Amino acid sequence: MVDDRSDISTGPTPAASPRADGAGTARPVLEGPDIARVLTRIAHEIVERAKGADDVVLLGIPTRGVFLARRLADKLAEITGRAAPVGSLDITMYRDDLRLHPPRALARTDIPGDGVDGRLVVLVDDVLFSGRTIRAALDALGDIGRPRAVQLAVLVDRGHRELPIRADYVGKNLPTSLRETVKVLLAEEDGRDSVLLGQKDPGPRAGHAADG
Ligand SMILES: O=P(O)(O)OC[C@H]1O[C@H](OP(=O)(O)OP(=O)(O)O)[C@H](O)[C@@H]1O
Ligand SMILES: O=c1cc[nH]c(=O)[nH]1
Repeated sequence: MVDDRSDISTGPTPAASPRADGAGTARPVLEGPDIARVLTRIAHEIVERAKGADDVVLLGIPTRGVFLARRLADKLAEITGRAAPVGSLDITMYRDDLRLHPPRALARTDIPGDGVDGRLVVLVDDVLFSGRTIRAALDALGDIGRPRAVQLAVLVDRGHRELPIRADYVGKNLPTSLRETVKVLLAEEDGRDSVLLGQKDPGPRAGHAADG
């Protein structure tokens, strides 16, 4: 099920102000309480669809998907009273644009002790855009084990898919133009929670496949 609700109230849009983190011209579309609320909703949706979430394993995609997966695991534990295994899945070596970009540092793959065989794996990421990161994640997962099913939870779906991939759980559908950027900030990595919609720097790069 694609959740196409984009009814998160973000309140009045504060005026853009210059920021050291480069988010100066961006405007927030979700703030901390909104993010907490949508994660709570997604956790309830996972429990409902998985009929209790007994065999759920959450795997976050670095960077920020890992923090979101941990937050979802905490919320699942609050709802079900059981700890959900949570880990991370690095997709760097599975990207289809490795030859087009300078090498990226590898991130951590950390699979919970009981593995993924026969489990319901919920991949977690912050932004869904072209879908190439998730394609790579499915390849990476295939080298680790054979889940009984794989689902996808994302905080923001900004559209512009280049592959037949969709999310099962969506925090916010955010229609965007290709001239825009979506930046997710999370307290664990960035010191605060926010989703910022900004304008792409005008530059020589064309297309968007290389952005993912
Ligand atoms: O659907 P796609 O076009 O693949 O884009 C989505 C991906 O892009 C961003 O990751 P990025 O590669 O920028 O790495 P980061 O998470 O470390 O910032 C984002 O976190 C998603 O993982
Ligand atoms: O705008 C974008 C595109 C891909 N990934 C992001 O995190 N933001």
